[in-house]
Amino acid sequence: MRTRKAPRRSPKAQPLGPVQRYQIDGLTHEAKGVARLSGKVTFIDGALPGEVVEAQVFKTGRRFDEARLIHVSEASPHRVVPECVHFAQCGGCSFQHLAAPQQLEAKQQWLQGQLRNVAADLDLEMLTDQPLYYRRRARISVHSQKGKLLIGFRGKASKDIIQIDQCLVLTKPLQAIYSALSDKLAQSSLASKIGHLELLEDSQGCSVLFRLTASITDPLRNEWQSWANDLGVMLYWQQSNEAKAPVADESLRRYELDGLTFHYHPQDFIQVNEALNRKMVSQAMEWLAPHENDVVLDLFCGVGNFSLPLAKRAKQVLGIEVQETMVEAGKKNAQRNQLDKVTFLAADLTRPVSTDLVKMGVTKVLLDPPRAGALEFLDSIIKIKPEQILYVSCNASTLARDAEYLVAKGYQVLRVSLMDMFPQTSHVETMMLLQKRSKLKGK
Ligand SMILES: C[S@@+](CC[C@H](N)C(=O)[O-])C[C@H]1O[C@@H](n2cnc3c(N)ncnc32)[C@H](O)[C@@H]1O
Ligand code: SF4
Repeated sequence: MRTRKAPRRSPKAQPLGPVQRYQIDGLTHEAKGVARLSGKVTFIDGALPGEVVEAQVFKTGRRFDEARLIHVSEASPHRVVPECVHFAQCGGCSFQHLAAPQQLEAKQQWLQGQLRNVAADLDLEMLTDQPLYYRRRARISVHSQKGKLLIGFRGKASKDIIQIDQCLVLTKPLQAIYSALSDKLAQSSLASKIGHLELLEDSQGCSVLFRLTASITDPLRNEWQSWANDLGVMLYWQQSNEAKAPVADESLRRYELDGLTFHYHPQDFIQVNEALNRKMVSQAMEWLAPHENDVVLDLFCGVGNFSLPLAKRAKQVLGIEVQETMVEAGKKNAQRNQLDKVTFLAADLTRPVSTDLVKMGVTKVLLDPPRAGALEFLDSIIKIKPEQILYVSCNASTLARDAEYLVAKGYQVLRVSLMDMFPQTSHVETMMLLQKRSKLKGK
């Protein structure tokens, strides 16, 4: 029996050969330069197309090698100095060494490649906003050992925590909180009692959620509460045995969109880029164009980010989401916004749902699944024969797979948009509009 060696993952892996010269002729979607030496592909993190670099192989495999960049001998005209001083070590961003237009071009080419079987003839539309200061939510790792505190993000291709002093993709208010928080934690025994913390900014201002790994005394909690009061920050505490921090209704978070207010628990999913989310929801309403005769399904609906705007326009909307607490939040959000045409259902969309969706007379479906996509639910969608499907995706590979399935079952891709929800990173968000083919032919 043939056995496969486990890949060597450590970034600190020893070099496996001499420093060599490479001509870079491609770029992966994870921002690795692609070179070919004696016919074998080598990936070099940090190298850009058109460059000549010196690099040293640290991982070798049957199909490709990976090399560490040592020196850029001939730089690309699109190479820029990264704005963030932590870029070389931090795993949060991959593209800060490439000028913004070329970052977008690289993402565009990659997305086009992924969607070549379903949308080869279509021009990609683009939805963009500012390249920095966009993250309204972040999880920060904290590690304290023998009096030494590390606070920051995981490293590039490693699980090590990299000490971060300032993160430029966070919104400016969150950067200020992060800085004050780092100073305070460095002086506090709380650091040894938390595994991580979460920063959040929305219409209510900034908040910090501490995920405790041990119990803390009342005086320590009070000390942090007064720190938070001074800064106008809301604090949440999650014990290690709690799935979610207990939060009273009046302490729920809120964000505004399309003239609506969305309440949510600080650990519920929300889109991290507020400006892009506004543009994305607005584009979804424009593309799907729900009107007074439409019955719309919003699958993987969260707390109603799309369901509520849909309910302002359509005859009826049903939002489906696996997390019951978010379904409850969706229902309350509908009431608070006086929207009576929307209902919510808790269901796992990896299986058919118990409600008879065919009987509802659904005309349009919006779906926004997690990275795994929605393959298991596609037959249920096809059965209800919606005229249009609007697919919002955070993973172009599963989107391509699912779109190919829908196309084989009688849908045609009409429009695709790359939404740059996470500038500087390798992540790509996509919106795709599909139309039932018989409708296109006017049958
Ligand atoms: C990418 S988020 C989108 C949420 C929402 N559309 C929004 O814009 O805020 C995906 C959502 O799918 C939900 N989800 C994950 N797996 C699911 C499943 N198997 N069935 C139903 N919902 C699921 C998650 O809880 C999450 O709220
Ligand atoms: S995630 Fe923040 S700290 Fe890390 S490289 Fe990006 S901007 Fe810098």
